[in-house]
Amino acid sequence: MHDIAPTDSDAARFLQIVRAAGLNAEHGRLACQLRSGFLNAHAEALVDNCLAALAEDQDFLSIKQVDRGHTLRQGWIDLLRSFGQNFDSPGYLVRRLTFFAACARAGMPLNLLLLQHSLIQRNVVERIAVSGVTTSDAHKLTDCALRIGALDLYLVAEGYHLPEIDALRKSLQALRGEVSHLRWRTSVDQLTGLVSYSKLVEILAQQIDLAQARRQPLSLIMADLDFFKSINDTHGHLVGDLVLRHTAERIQAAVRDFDIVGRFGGEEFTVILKNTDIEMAGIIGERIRAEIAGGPIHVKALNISITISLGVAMLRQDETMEALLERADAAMYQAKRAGRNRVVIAT
Ligand SMILES: Nc1nc2c(ncn2[C@@H]2O[C@H](COP(=O)(O)OP(=O)(O)OP(=O)(O)O)[C@@H](O)[C@H]2O)c(=O)[nH]1
Repeated sequence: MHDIAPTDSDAARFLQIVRAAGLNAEHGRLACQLRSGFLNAHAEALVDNCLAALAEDQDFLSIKQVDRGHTLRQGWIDLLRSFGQNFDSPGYLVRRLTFFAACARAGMPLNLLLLQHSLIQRNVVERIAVSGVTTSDAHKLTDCALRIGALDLYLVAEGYHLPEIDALRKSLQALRGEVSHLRWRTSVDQLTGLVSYSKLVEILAQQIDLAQARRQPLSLIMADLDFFKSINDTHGHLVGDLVLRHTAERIQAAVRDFDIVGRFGGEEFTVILKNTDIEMAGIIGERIRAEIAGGPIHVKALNISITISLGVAMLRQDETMEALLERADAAMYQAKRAGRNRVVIAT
């Protein structure tokens, strides 16, 4: 069952509906007369007549089987017995809305519910006419029955929308989950758990803007494993993957908490160093180099020694991201050419 808990704005909206139906305190008194004079005594018979009239309907038969008729019958009787009772309170509207939403969920066709609503109303109006009250009172009671009945019609329509709203809400939730999962997948490198290439570029662009706006230094390290191909060739691609994972861990261990480490692609890694000048960036680059070269990586039963070449560059005034990346990359290739396992500071 849908949990219909009214908020303050629901309560205000309900009151607006009551006003729109032209209902006032006088109708409260008339509704009381309707209940004590007609509905309380005849609610069961009215509902049973409706259920009998519906008995031939195939759709309704299937509902009756599920519902065994009891919940629906009793809910409907309660609805008639409380007709117009405190109609200006949110509780009144919520109870009726809950019942109509339950009818919708049980598969009760809307047209059948509306038809029965009209038949009950007709029956009530007929009973008022033969009740012996004065013509003026009969007119007032009829007017009241029709207005409060109109309120029910409004709530039927709303109640029949609730399951759709629920379904929409659920699919929206599922969609949000998928989006955040996708966002996570695209921002995290699945092999190493480091920041992915696309996210890295996004972060770097943001950090460059910030550094330029705040006039703070920003440095970048490009690091590429040396002769990584030979590890793949010698031990296979799976071992190569594990070496990449260990390398990522070692780089993470060598940098500060606020440095951003990403996998640029293949066996190439990037570190974004916020608020860091070139001297400090060089020191961190050297720490990474030493951490990787410090001892063999244990993969399966193997001890694999590996080194890394690094290029370090500090953002120049008004430099673009592409230019900064190019300078760091060029410095890294210079380290390769100079014999690998070293740090070169970009000029
Ligand atoms: N196992 C594994 N290998 C990868 C991955 N991405 C790229 N590679 C391999 O990394 C190797 C890179 O080789 P090269 O570009 O020749 O460079 P290198 O052997 O490291 O030599 P230098 O960079 O010149 O020191 C290639 O064999 C790629 O197939 C990956 O995700 N997993």
